[in-house]
Amino acid sequence: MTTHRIVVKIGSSSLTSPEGGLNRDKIGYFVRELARLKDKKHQLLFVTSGAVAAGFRSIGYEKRPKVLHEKQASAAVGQALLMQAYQEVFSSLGITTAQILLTRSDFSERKRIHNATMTIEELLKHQVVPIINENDTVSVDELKFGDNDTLSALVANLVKAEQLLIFTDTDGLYTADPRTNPDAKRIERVTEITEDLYRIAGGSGSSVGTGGMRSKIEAARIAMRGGVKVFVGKADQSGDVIQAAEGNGKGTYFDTVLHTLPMKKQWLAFHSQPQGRIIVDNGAKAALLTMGKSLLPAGVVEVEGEFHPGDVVEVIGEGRDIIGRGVVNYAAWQLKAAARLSTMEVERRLDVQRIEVIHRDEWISLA
Ligand SMILES: Nc1ncnc2c1ncn2[C@@H]1O[C@H](COP(=O)(O)OP(=O)(O)O)[C@@H](O)[C@H]1O
Ligand SMILES: N[C@@H](CCC(=O)OP(=O)(O)O)C(=O)O
Repeated sequence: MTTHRIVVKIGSSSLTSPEGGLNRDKIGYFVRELARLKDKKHQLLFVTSGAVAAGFRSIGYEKRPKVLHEKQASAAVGQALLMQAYQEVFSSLGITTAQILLTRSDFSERKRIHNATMTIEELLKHQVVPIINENDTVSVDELKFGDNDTLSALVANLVKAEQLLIFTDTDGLYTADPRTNPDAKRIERVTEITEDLYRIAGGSGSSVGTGGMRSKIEAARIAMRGGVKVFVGKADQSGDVIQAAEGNGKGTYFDTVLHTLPMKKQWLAFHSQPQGRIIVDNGAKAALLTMGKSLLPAGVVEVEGEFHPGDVVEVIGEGRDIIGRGVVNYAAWQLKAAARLSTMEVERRLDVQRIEVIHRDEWISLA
């Protein structure tokens, strides 16, 4: 077996008790499983939830709090407990661990995320297992990952992992929430994330988890776009984690034929804030999606929002379907005047720096 870089994410529901507090047996089980994965010479990054669930009882809350500062206080207590528990078991197996806490805004700042990446690379070089969680204390409500599924997908893209394994309390994605629909059937393999998948995936079924299957589908979408294969499922028997990495896990596999994305394109796809929308015709859509071409004014049908050259805009089809994002070379008012015009006409009538509305190098397909 060749060496792979693998990101493993474990949810609160798999690590803690429903009434709060860490479940030491489960922690011990997962750490031993991860150590076996590492024994196979895989490079391992571990994204763990469970800080809030681990800490809330110690503070005196009876159930998992809902108010932000109560959750943050619980996480501050629980994160230390979580690390202590992991370190105890990992070090008994001769493995050194490191704590990395990230927020969503870290990903959108080039320098910060570069530093985080360099740190992670250095740790991996020294066989240290990075244990990653959201930095709950400083996360602002509207910017929070909330669940760690999205965080794990962004980390997988960042380190250009081969696989992302998301372990939860259910053995995969079902046609409906299996907790409430006993007839639901497991979906074994997914090759495309569709609206239908989001529809069948419900919220969290446990008292400690937050994202449910919906956030795992979203994580799969992000990871797949970055060329990372995903597994979502369960591990509770010896060898289950290796089985999952080798394609025989108890869960759902999400395949992708796409390639890893350079950091600039990751930023465009997942962290940029579009300032407007450009609606394009079918010819332009095909040029962008299948021919790898730049967007020219002739294919622009409509322009929405106020944007300036250098801003990021979303490009959508005439059926309002999202096609992708890119850095625009026109101001909104210029593009309104240039829409549907031939390149020659635009050059004659308008004073634009570059003829391409969006250059192919500044573009990411998201269809
Ligand atoms: N279609 C579905 N298939 C499988 N599980 C689903 C589905 N819809 C909702 N769920 C729920 O998602 C839960 C797992 O998510 P969550 O509680 O957030 O776990 P974690 O803490 O591991 O992230 C399951 O317990 C299940 O009840
Ligand atoms: N950062 C938070 C994650 C919250 C959470 O519940 O996430 P998850 O179990 O992945 O749905 C924590 O450690 O408690």
